[in-house]
Amino acid sequence: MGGEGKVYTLAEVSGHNDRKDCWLIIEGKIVPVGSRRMIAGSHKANNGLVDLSVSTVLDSLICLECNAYGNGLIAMKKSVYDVTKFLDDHPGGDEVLLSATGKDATDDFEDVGHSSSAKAMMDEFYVGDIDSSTVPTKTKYTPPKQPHYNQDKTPEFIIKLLQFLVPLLILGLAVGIRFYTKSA
Ligand code: HEM
Repeated sequence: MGGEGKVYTLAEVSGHNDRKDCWLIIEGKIVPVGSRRMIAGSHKANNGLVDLSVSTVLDSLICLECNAYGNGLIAMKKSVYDVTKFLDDHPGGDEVLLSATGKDATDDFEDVGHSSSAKAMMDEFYVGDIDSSTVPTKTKYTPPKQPHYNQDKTPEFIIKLLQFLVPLLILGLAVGIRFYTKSA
């Protein structure tokens, strides 16, 4: 645990996406990231491999007392796992693993609620780390802004108004003519 491997880009990992060669990107490897003072000064540590968000820092601080690295802080990093040999033995099946290639599979992995023994197995398949800057960050969907228009001024509204007014005008005209011709 905590060992450093080669750093891959997303494109490099994405090439390993079939039954004969299947790599996954999952966040979960616990790494020592230095001292409390180091984290306070900069939220980036471990050669930029770990982008420590504030919550990770807090988690790390909470874990400080119980971590295996003495006085150091720990954090999670996204790593690359070669699960080719595990495809046939994976209790969740090979299809799920194959469909989780070429992207950050952390959510897929976490959603299943893998046991701690499953997490412990991961070290066996560890081949390196991912250059986080090559992995797109999750973006929140914001619906496109609807143009705010005044309904009264749209052409549809004017047409509807005319459709209502024109028959009225004709009727008024007819009644007028009738009235005029009668009295004449
Ligand atoms: C190195 C990566 C992985 C390892 C070592 C691993 C290991 C395991 C193990 C040991 C189990 C048995 C249940 C448990 O102990 O939690 C399991 C179940 C399962 N895994 Fe994985 N897994 C990995 C990645 C993934 C990924 C990326 C997905 C989803 C895309 C996934 C989906 C599942 C599913 C659906 C089950 C079945 C859960 C059930 O039926 O209760 N696994 N995995």
